[in-house]
Amino acid sequence: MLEEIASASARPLDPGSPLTRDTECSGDGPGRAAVDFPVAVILPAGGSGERMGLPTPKQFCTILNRPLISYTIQAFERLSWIGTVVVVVAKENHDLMLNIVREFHHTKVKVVHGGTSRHRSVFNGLQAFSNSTDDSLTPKPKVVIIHDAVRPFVEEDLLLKITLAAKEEGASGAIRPLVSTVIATTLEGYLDHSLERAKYRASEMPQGFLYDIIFQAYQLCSEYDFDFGTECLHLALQYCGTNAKLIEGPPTLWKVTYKRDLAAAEAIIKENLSTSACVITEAAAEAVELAGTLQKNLATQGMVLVGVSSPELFLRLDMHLFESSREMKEKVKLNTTKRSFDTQKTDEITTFMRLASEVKQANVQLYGIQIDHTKVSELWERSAARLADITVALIRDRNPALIGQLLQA
Ligand SMILES: Nc1ccn([C@@H]2O[C@H](COP(=O)(O)OP(=O)(O)OP(=O)(O)O)[C@@H](O)[C@H]2O)c(=O)n1
Ligand SMILES: O=C(CO)[C@H](O)[C@H](O)COP(=O)(O)O
Repeated sequence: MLEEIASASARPLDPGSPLTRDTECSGDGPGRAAVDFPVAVILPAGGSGERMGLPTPKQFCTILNRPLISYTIQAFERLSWIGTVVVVVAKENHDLMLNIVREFHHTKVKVVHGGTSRHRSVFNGLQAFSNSTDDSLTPKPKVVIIHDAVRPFVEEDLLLKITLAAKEEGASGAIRPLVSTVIATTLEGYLDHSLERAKYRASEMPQGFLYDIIFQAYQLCSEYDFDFGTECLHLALQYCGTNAKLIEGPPTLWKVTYKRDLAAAEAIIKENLSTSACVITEAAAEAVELAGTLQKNLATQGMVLVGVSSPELFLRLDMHLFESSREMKEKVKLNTTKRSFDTQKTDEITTFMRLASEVKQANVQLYGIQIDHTKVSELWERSAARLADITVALIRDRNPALIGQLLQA
């Protein structure tokens, strides 16, 4: 008997943090209890990405059909203890940003215009908050987190540490060990001196501040600071005497700066989005058994099956499925069904391809995998293992060229 499996995976419309494997923090996770004061975020996104060398500023470059900045916003927005997310963009990108907010259903974002330097953009972001009770303005938070829009990989545990340290100490920032030694050069291009690498750290983002401290620091700082400064923590120290608490963060905090960083970001997003799947199968015994075997096989490859449901859902691969995939947050879905397609009948294949192309509009990627049903357990297990391999590859690679194709396990 020939049975066919169709699988569908939704693109990351609601990826949560593209890094996290723990979706629990997206609701009332540990942060809700620990943070009982208002926290807001400023994402400076007003740069032009000169070092990236692309016509589109890097924060708007798309990875798996979603702009980089949307991943970063989502990493904050999903946390219930985070309030407003102020996104600072160049004036000419205002409408583009509003479209992104609409398309990706961001709910906490307020868009403001940037300045000619990062510091000026951050200051504009700070001014989006107000002491006044005027409803049209966003009330100032107790703590404000500043985070580059081009650092999409930030996890709740680090954000919590940064936020709580900022509340206690006035300022806090993420650091990483230096990769290369920092040296000073002479005007003639010779070595002047080198710094002892072990004593220094790279300053990364996120950084957190008591709002009043960082706002005051920006009000007091010089034009030189505004134009050439690169360190918010320095402003808090120099103008408010606040020594930031430094917290070591993970290597994934790095800032997307060069073209190669986009490829690296895509690889991380794919890998971390593709850790779970949902099987949709008929109630028939073989189909349920197949789902069970697939579940075990995927588990050995680090993937989790999060549900088995009825083929009706598969047969209604429409906005309903699209919506249910959103509910599942960053879970990538694999839908399998025992619904038969006779490969000899081209009309069925054509129907399948047409369905795949229709649901693609709803951001569901539908692939078909055929598996020979046999009672010889050794053969069946081998096919099931191949099915798992193909499934994992389809979900991880999200290769649009394979959409609507029938593969053989
Ligand atoms: N006038 C500016 C300059 C930078 N940024 C933002 O600050 C963050 C970190 O800056 P960087 O990585 O240097 O971005 P760009 O300035 O765009 O890059 P480049 O230096 O290569 O031009 C980015 O999210 C960038 O959009 C900003 O809001 N306003
Ligand atoms: O790393 C940082 C903090 O220390 C910031 O990301 C940095 O200030 C951005 O600066 P630049 O725009 O010059 O890359």
